[in-house]
Amino acid sequence: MAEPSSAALDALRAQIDEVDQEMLALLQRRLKLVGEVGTIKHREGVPIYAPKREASMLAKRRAEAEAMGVPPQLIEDLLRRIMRESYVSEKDVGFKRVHDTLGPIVIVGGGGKLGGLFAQLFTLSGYEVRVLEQNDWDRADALLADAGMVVISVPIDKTCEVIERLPPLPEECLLVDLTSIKQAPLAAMLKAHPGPVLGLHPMFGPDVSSLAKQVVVVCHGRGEEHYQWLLKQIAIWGARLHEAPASEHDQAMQLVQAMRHFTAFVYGLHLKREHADIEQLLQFSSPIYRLELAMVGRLFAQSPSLYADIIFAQPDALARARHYLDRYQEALALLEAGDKVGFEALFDDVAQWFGDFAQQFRVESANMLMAANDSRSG
Ligand SMILES: O=C(O)C(=O)C[C@]1(C(=O)O)C=C[C@@H](O)C=C1
Repeated sequence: MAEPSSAALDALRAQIDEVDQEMLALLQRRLKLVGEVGTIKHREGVPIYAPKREASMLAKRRAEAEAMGVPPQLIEDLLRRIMRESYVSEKDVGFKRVHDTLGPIVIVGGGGKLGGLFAQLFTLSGYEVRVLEQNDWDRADALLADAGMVVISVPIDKTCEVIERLPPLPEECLLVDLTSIKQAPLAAMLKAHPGPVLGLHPMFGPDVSSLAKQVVVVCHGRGEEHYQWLLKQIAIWGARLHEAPASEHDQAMQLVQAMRHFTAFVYGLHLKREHADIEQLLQFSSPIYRLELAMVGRLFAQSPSLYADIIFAQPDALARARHYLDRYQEALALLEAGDKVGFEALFDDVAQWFGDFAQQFRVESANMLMAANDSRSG
């Protein structure tokens, strides 16, 4: 059905078109300036993400917007979206190479998605990158002979095996892994190589458009002075580094990864067994349920072995999953008993425990829901 229109509406819409075109021209001008910033950052080795500059710029624009009667959140939303574009354009210019004399970087598993992303970032930073894949082991000695750094980026259950399989590396060579558990790979690397060793866990998937604002967990191994350059390089790519002991990291991952993915898996399984009609759920879904479906559904668009690997890699996650079942049963018992008062008391107890975070998450999720709604059409 055609949308209603009138001469008065058409006249105003024509003016709106003009304003939007002016905005386009301004965006074009801004993107060009950002391109120039990218060139300077590339030359001088300045990180693509500048949080202090962003915060002061956003504060000024918000104040100016308020004075002009424009909602401050509007300009903040627009600028944040525009800056996402800046990160990509600055990334494509390339990055300063921090370590001038490093030998070739060999990425074991560099043909995979995450390994490929790191291969791209190192290449954009001017390093020579070689990939060692499953079928290349007969050439491993030649590929690794003059390596300045070896990066292990293979499935979790293969990581230790691959580390043990490495031929002796040059003494000064830095050995790094990108696995999402840290204790076992770090121990295996320290055992296999007497030189510098570092454990990293990029807390993002390979589909990110840039590393701006992404977190990389750093678990120190050996010879910190030999890998400071790498930490600086990653910061130039825009990521935030979070240092933690491997044990603390693995403990946190039981909830952040293993339990998160496991509960999403069970919910997906439940939908299937209940013969849920996804089309129909989408028609009826509230914004938050849409987000829930997206969160669960995206799991099943990816490889089963990736998730099995993450969930099964941590034996302690089993205990967590059992505890979860206990809590489900505890809450279910209240439901079965029709004990609304008991339910509310328990709810309150958890709310107290969340404290100020509950409000913070409410605000954060409201923004996400608005963004999710904006991206809908039809
Ligand atoms: O000012 C910079 O350093 C930029 O790179 C430009 C810009 C922007 O688009 O305004 C982009 C990224 C930074 O985090 C801050 C600001």
